[in-house]
Amino acid sequence: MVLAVSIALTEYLVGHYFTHLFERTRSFNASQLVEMRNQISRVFEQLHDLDIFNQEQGNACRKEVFLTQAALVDANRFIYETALKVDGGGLCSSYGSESGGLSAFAFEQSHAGYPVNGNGTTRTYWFNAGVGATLDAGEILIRENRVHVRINKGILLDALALDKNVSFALFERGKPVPVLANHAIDYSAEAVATPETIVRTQDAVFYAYPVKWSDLVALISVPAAYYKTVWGWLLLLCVGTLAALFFLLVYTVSRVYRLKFSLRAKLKNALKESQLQMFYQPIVDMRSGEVMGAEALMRWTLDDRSISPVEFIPLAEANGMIVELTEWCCEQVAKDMSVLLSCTENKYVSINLSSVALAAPDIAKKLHNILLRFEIRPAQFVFEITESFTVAGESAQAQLYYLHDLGYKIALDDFGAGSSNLAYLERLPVDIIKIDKSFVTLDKMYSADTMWWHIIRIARSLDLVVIAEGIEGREQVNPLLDVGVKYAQGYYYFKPMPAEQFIGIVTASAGRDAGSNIPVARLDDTNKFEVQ
Ligand SMILES: Nc1nc2c(ncn2[C@@H]2O[C@H](COP(=O)(O)O[C@H]3[C@@H](O)[C@H](n4cnc5c(=O)[nH]c(N)nc54)O[C@@H]3COP(=O)(O)O)[C@@H](O)[C@H]2O)c(=O)[nH]1
Repeated sequence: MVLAVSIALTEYLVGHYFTHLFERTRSFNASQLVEMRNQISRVFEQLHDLDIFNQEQGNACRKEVFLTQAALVDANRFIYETALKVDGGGLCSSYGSESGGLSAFAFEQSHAGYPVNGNGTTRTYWFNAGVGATLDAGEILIRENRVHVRINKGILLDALALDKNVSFALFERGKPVPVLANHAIDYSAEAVATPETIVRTQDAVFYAYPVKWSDLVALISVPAAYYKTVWGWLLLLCVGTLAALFFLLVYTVSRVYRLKFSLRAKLKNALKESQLQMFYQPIVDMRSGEVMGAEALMRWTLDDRSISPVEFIPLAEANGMIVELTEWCCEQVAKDMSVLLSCTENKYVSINLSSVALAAPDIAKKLHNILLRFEIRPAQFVFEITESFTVAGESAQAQLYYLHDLGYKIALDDFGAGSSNLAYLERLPVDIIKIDKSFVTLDKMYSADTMWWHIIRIARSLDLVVIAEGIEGREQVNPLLDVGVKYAQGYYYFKPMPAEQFIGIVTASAGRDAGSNIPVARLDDTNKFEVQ
C-alpha cells in the first residue's frame, strides 16, 4: 500500500515537473521566440534594405555589400554569417567573397527546412544535429526571400534556462535524429506517438508535445535516476508519515486512557473534598404554574470546571463508586430538603437510582434509614429509575418493591427512550412515568398520532401520573394540557438550581398561594387523569 501510494505520488510530482517544463518551453515558443524573432527581424530588415540598394546598383557582390554585412555580423554576436543572393545564383557573404564560408547554405538545397509564416513573409529555418551535414550542429540557417542568415542556436536554447539534467530536443515526426537539442537525448517513439503523457524507459522519463509554430515535436526528458530519487524520497516520506500517525495514535490512546484513570481517581476524592453538590430542577403544575417538587441532579465541579453527570455517573457505575455516591446523594437531598418537606406536605423530591446501585444488597434499606434519620415522609420521596434497569436483576426488583411498600413513589425516567419500558410497567411498582424529552420536541407536538400521544394513553389506562420532560417552550404546553398531562419539567419553567434557590421559589409561591386562593395541589390526590 505504501509502495503504491509512493509510486502514485512520484508519478504526480514528476508529471507536475514535466508540466512545469512544458509550460516553460511553450512560453519559450511564444514569448522568447517572439523576442528572438524580433532581434532576427531587425537584422533581416537591414539586410533587405541592403538587398534593395544592391539590386539598384546592379546586384553584384560588391565590396560595400560584404563590408556592410560584416559590420552587421560584428554588431550582433549571435550571427555567424549573412548573405544576399546576387545575379548569377551566387551568394554575397559577410565573409567577404561571393562564395564565402557559405558551404552551409548549400544545406538548404538538400533539406526542406521549416517554414514559419509571419508579417506577410515566410521565413524558413534549417536546423541540423545530423552527422555529416554541411550545416554545423550548433547553428541555425534562416532564409527570407533573397536574404540568408546563419545564427548561433544557443540564442534559442539558452533562453530556456533548463536544468543541466533536463534534455530538450525538437524532432521531425518519425525521425529519431533531433533537428535541435540542448544536449544528447535518446529518442522515444512511444513518447512522440502519445504526446503529453509520461513515458518511462529504463534510462529516462520522456514527455512530448507538438510545437505550435511548426510540425515539429518537442521531447523533454530527464534521467531515470531523477525519477528514482524522487520516488525514494517519497517512499521515505510515506513510511515516515505512517510511523508518525502510528505514534500519534498510540500517544492519543494512552493519553485518553490516563485521563480516564485520573478522572476516576479524582472522582474518589470528589466526595472527600466536597466537590459534589446537589441541584434541584423544579417540577411544575402546568395549569397553575405551582412548583410541585423537584428532581435532584448531581453536579461535580473540578478545578472550576463543571463535569457532566453523563460523564461521571457511568464512571462511578463502572468502578463501584455508585453505591457510595447514591448514599451521599440521598443524605444530601434529605439534609437540603427535610425542613421544606416537613412544612409543605404537598411537595416532593426525587433522586435518580442507578440500576447498578440498586443491584447492591441492602441499598434500599440503607437509603430508607438515611431518610428515616431526617424524618422524610416516604410519600414525599420519589426514586427515579431508567430503562437500564434490565441489567439489575431479581434482587434490584425486590428492593424496589421494598421501597414502594414503605410508601416511596417510583418513577420511570426517560419513558419511551429505552426498549423495555412497557415490560417494566407490568413488572415494577411504577407510580409515575416521565416522558422522555425526545418525544415532546416541538415538531412532534403538533403532528397527530405520534408516540407521545400513545404513551399518554397507556399511562392513562394504567392510572399513572405523567410528567413531561424537556419542556423548553410555551408551544409544548397546551397540546400536553389538552390530553390531560398536568406536570412538566424543563428549561421553559426552570433550570436545575442550588437548594437555597429552589427553597426560595417554593416558599415564595406557597406564600402567594395562601393569599390568592389558588388550590394547593397534592401529588397524591391530583395525579389522576380526568378521563375524557
Ligand atoms: N444515578 C444518577 N444519575 C444522575 C444524577 N444526577 C444526574 N443524573 C443523570 O445524569 C444525566 C444528565 O443529567 P443533567 O446533565 O443534570 O441533565 C438533566 C437536566 O439538566 C436536563 N434537562 C432538564 N430540562 C431540560 C430541557 O428543557 N431541555 C434539555 N435539553 N435538557 C433538560 O435533563 C437531565 C435530566 O434528565 P432525566 O434524569 O432523564 O430526567 C441524566 O440522565 C440524569 O438522570 C444522580 O445523582 N444519580
